[in-house]
Amino acid sequence: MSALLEVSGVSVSFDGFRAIDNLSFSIGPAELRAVIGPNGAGKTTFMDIITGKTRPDAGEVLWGEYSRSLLKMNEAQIARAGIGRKFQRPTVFEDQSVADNLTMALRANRNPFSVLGWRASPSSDQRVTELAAEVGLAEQVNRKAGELSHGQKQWLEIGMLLAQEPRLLLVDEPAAGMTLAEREQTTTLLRRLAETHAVVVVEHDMDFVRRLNCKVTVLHQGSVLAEGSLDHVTRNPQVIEVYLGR
Ligand SMILES: Nc1ncnc2c1ncn2[C@@H]1O[C@H](COP(=O)(O)OP(=O)(O)OP(=O)(O)O)[C@@H](O)[C@H]1O
Repeated sequence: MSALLEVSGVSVSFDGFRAIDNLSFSIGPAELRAVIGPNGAGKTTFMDIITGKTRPDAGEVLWGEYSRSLLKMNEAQIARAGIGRKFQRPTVFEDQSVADNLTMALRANRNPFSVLGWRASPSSDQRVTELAAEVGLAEQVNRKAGELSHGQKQWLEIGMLLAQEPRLLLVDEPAAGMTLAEREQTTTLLRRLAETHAVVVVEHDMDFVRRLNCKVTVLHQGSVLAEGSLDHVTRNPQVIEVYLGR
């Protein structure tokens, strides 16, 4: 299967410091990938490059069947092309219901010129119900987001991301602050999403990564240090030295 996202030989320096160093990475259209690595390895900068927040000094980032260069697009164009990012801290509207949060996310997905005249329609209500069910919040649709548990807020935010119909989801440390039960449900959710989306999960929690049961990319000093199954990368002496043996 050909790649959905192909990053080749990308480098970026900040004031002479190479945060990303000749990094190559690719992911298929229905694939789950964990990205791990020590603090400062370049994980956030890597995602910033994909989403257009940071411009690399060298390399190429190609997207989709027609291998369009993401480097020629701005952040909004990249988001519209189908790349969604979820940051670690949930940013849901606490005073609004789950349904209202999802409705707002659907609305944000519309053509900016149609937003002003936008009204919730039966089809958008239907989509809100589907999205809530998809992220395990069917029973919570009428509750205020502020009343949800931390894990439920994270799922709501994933639902809001899905409202934008992304093909690639970048998810930053989803397990942080979650209970064990929430982590298990999050694993199930991410694995299910990866049946129809590309999903990149940046995560420090190795138990969580093990549960994801997917290919793992280890970053170190802005490059790929190792790639493969978790068992494969955790046996790598360099990975043990720079990351696991800390
Ligand atoms: N805008 C910037 N200006 C200068 N240096 C930066 C900038 N952004 C990142 N860096 C540096 O680049 C390196 C990679 O940072 P990055 O945040 O991508 O790592 P990370 O793997 O996400 O780390 P963590 O796990 O701690 O979040 C770090 O040394 C960081 O200090």
